[in-house]
Amino acid sequence: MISVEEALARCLALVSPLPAEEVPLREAAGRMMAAPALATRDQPPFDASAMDGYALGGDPEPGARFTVIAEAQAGHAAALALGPGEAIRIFTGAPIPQGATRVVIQEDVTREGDTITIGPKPDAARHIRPRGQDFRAGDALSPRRLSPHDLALLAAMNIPRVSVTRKPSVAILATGDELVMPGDSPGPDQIICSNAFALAALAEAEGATARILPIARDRVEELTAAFHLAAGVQGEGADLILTIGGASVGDHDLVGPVAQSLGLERAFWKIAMRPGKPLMAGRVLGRPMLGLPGNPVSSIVCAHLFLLPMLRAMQGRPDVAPEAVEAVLAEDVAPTGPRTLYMRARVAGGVITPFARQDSALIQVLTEANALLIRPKEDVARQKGDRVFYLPL
Ligand SMILES: Nc1nc2c(c(=O)[nH]1)N[C@H]1C(S)=C(S)[C@@H](COP(=O)(O)OP(=O)(O)OC[C@H]3O[C@@H](n4cnc5c(N)ncnc54)[C@H](O)[C@@H]3O)O[C@H]1N2
Ligand code: MOO
Repeated sequence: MISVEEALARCLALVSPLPAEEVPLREAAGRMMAAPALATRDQPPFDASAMDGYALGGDPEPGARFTVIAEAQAGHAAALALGPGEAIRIFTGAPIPQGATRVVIQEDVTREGDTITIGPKPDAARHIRPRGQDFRAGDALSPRRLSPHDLALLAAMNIPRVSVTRKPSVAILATGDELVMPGDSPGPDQIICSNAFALAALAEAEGATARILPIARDRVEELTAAFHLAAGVQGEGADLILTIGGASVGDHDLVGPVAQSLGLERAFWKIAMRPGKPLMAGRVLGRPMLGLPGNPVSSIVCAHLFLLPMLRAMQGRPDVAPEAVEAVLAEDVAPTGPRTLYMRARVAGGVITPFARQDSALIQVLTEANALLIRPKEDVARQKGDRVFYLPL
């Protein structure tokens, strides 16, 4: 069995960044930029007032008087330039008039008719935002996964469309005679397909689109047809095929054999981790494939460790591997065996507590977890207070 690190490297070797496409800003949130974006203008495009008040020249003494000759408001510059002894009424965001060197806020003056008098203790600040203080024309926003804040910057740069990598599409194929969809009537020997919903949501939160295919029964013909449906005809298929279940060694675990019959180039099968041992990966029907184990927690933990990094890599994102964080153990833990353990746990204030029940079928425990405590393979027992690593969920 290969290590988690080796498996991740082989998963990543199966994928490459997808081509770029242009999208309007409203569709760009969460997308990975394919190229730098260059500002088309300075921001602000002129020296601008930061306050409501009066624009004037020099550093007026308390009691100095000025004649108000014009008004400047955001969107409307003053028509006149300032002369000595003159002021221009100005509002936040308005262009600073020619000849003005500062804005005195209106709280610091008294006004009578067209005359203002500077108060006893005027604010020393100039209240001018110089042209280009935020960015200059030609300044670049380097490629990144676009946050809401990035979108504000692109908009201010007057970039209405942005080049991003295409969203990876994932076909999710749950397999097994025991499964029915939520809302259907399960027979007495059946359970509800749950994993597919978590996997679709995880993929979409990572910037992919996900399609849940009809459940495939444990029959060669049905699984074969499902693989063809996932791969699509004439390039319309998914960028990645994700199967759930049927990955282990039972007589009805047909995902491997069927993929093999369709020409699977297998990257690996079985890894030294718990949960998730029967994970498989490879290329089938011209597409990367990840074959997740059926147990709900196994499939979801494998998605965090392998699916999400693959989706990030397909979007051209630079940091694809999940990042481990350090914490302190809240209680003693036993030695481990030949597989790396990913224990469902709760972390709070830098202290991590693994749950007592670690069966990979327990979805309720998973919903209470906010971390996977990483226990390296062949590790000794660890005590309360020891430093350990975890993956945030
Ligand atoms: N003799 C051995 N038996 C098993 C081994 C082994 O090494 N030797 N490995 C075990 C481990 S570890 C895991 S994990 C499971 C995974 O097996 P499969 O990938 O073949 O999964 P299934 O047998 O199809 O299902 C396992 C379990 O999960 C339920 N399931 C499946 N799909 C879904 C779904 N979409 N939603 C909810 N639950 C699902 C299924 O009903 C089973 O209960 O194999 C062990 N066996
Ligand atoms: O490897 Mo299995 O995923 O422990 O339940």
